[in-house]
Amino acid sequence: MTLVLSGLTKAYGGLRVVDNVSLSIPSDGLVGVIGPNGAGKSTLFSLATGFLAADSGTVSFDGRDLTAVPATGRARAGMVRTFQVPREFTHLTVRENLMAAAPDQAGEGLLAVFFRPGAIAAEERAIAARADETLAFLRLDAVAGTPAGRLSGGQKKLLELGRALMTGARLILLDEPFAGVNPVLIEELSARIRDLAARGVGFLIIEHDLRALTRLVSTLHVMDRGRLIASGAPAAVLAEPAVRDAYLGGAAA
Ligand SMILES: Nc1ncnc2c1ncn2[C@@H]1O[C@H](COP(=O)(O)OP(=O)(O)OP(=O)(O)O)[C@@H](O)[C@H]1O
Repeated sequence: MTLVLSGLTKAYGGLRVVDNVSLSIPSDGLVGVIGPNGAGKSTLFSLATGFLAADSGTVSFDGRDLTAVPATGRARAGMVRTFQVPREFTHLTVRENLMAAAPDQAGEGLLAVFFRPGAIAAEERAIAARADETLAFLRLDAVAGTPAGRLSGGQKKLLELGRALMTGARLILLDEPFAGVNPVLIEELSARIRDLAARGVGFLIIEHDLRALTRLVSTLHVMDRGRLIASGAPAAVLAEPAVRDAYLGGAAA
């Protein structure tokens, strides 16, 4: 899994909210993106995953140029994002939410319902089995039958990760996974992310909780006013004067 973003730029009304950003995912697959509010982090994720079209720049994944490929195609290629506000189906149970996240199925075409009922049943069993594995892996089994809307903030973040895993994604872009999550669940979520990274799933993570993020990632990128102003090992990056200035400027603004 390799994501390479090259020269990505997006402007609104002449203001470049993402300005010539280039980065790639190293082989251990644990990368953080930080920056003051409004720095352009979420917009960068949308450009990478195809939710927004870039004005210029390229996105390649596993050596394939995806710049012109829409979000659904990029997800099919193995790259998905989560959002700051979880987008689960609140009335469906946790298990149903996981099953609904599985990618396009043979059974979705109407003709298949008539002509290939056996194939559909087999596929549904396979998806159910994957949902159960995912529930166990994320330690969500106890709430499998609970409507997702009734989960705690932290459990919703785990479910978001689960829904991303159900797509078969090999690179997951997490937008503020620790926001509103209690410290115990932050540890739980971090441990699951580490487990997945060890199995080859890559993560690009936007997070304001610097303490939790720097314990998790090996590489940190800092954005300020659309630009990448620092990249490297977390401790070294956080010690850079430009990074300190950006945060102080952001706090004062
Ligand atoms: N559709 C839009 N039209 C105009 N401006 C936009 C639009 N979307 C985002 N922006 C602006 O782009 C800038 C970057 O926003 P973005 O949400 O990417 O920042 P962020 O770093 O993710 O911020 P936060 O940490 O607060 O989530 C902000 O100034 C925002 O107001």
